[in-house]
Amino acid sequence: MSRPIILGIVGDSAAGKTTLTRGIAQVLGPENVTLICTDDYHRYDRQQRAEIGITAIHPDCNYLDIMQQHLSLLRTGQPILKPVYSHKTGTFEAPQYIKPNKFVIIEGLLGYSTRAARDAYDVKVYLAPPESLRADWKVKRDTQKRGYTAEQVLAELEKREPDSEAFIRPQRQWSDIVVSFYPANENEDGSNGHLNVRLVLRPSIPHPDFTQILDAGNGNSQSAVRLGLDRDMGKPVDVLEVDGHATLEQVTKIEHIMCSDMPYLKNICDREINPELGKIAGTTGETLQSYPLALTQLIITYHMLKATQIYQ
Ligand SMILES: Nc1ncnc2c1ncn2[C@@H]1O[C@H](COP(=O)(O)OP(=O)(O)O)[C@@H](O)[C@H]1O
Ligand SMILES: O=C(COP(=O)(O)O)[C@H](O)[C@H](O)COP(=O)(O)O
Repeated sequence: MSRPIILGIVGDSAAGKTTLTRGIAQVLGPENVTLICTDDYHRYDRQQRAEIGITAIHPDCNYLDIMQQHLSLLRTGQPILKPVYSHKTGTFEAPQYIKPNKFVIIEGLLGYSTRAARDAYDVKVYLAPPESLRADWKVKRDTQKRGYTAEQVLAELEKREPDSEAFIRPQRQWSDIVVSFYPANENEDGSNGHLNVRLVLRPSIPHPDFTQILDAGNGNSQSAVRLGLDRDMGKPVDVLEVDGHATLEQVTKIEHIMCSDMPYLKNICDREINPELGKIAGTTGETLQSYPLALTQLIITYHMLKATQIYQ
């Protein structure tokens, strides 16, 4: 059976969805990827939300039924007429006719909130940075790119907190991979490219065999690359942690575990061919490079390519 492979990237506002998605899309080849942001399924524009007093992250503020219908259509390779919400103006624009490419990446706030929507994905990722880091990212981005003041962003975050708790964070349980970038020490503000990453790998999809990391003598609590067992929302999981100061040699070792298992990934592992991996658009126009981000993007790409072996 040939059909598009669907990746979900879900998380709260400014959790890093766009940043994570960019590198994956680049590696899969922009011509092979259809990118969809579920913000387009907002029911109300910016002014209406303010008048009604509803937050953008409340399910009632989104046409989740239509989002779900569109996901099912895309999964079977059919086109959709997608609404368009502009973050620049806070209003809706003319809808877009979209035919799915080989890979479809759906990023947004409430992508896993209904059972039928969840069933549409091949790989489900949930982004969960510490809330203080997310607030920092959101203030920087929304003041620089979306025309808000810092006070407005902080007030909005406070207003949204009950909805984040009720509707966004529970979606973590449905993901195959939980991605959390975090500063090595609490005083760091996350504006540099040296954040660590903690990847929760649920047994809901078969992950590469990272136990070789342990065999190679890495993986202990002192190492910049650590593999362990834990529980997440009560369920047993593997946890892979990569520090921002991990060396190229350590990172390459993990890449090889994946690349030896997947011929197509061999090209991707070549950094010179894929400079987009691990790139972060800093909020003041600079570009940063992060090994933990590059590895996270590579693991997700690995799963997308595995899925093509089954369905394409
Ligand atoms: N892994 C990361 N490391 C450092 N900064 C990041 C990372 N991910 C996101 N950011 C910062 O946070 C901001 C918000 O991220 P973005 O990807 O736009 O979030 P979302 O799409 O979830 O709203 C970005 O402008 C970027 O500066
Ligand atoms: O929470 C988000 C999602 O965006 P993201 O996940 O990219 O942060 C936005 O605030 C709403 O979509 C409304 O948009 P706006 O605030 O521009 O009206």
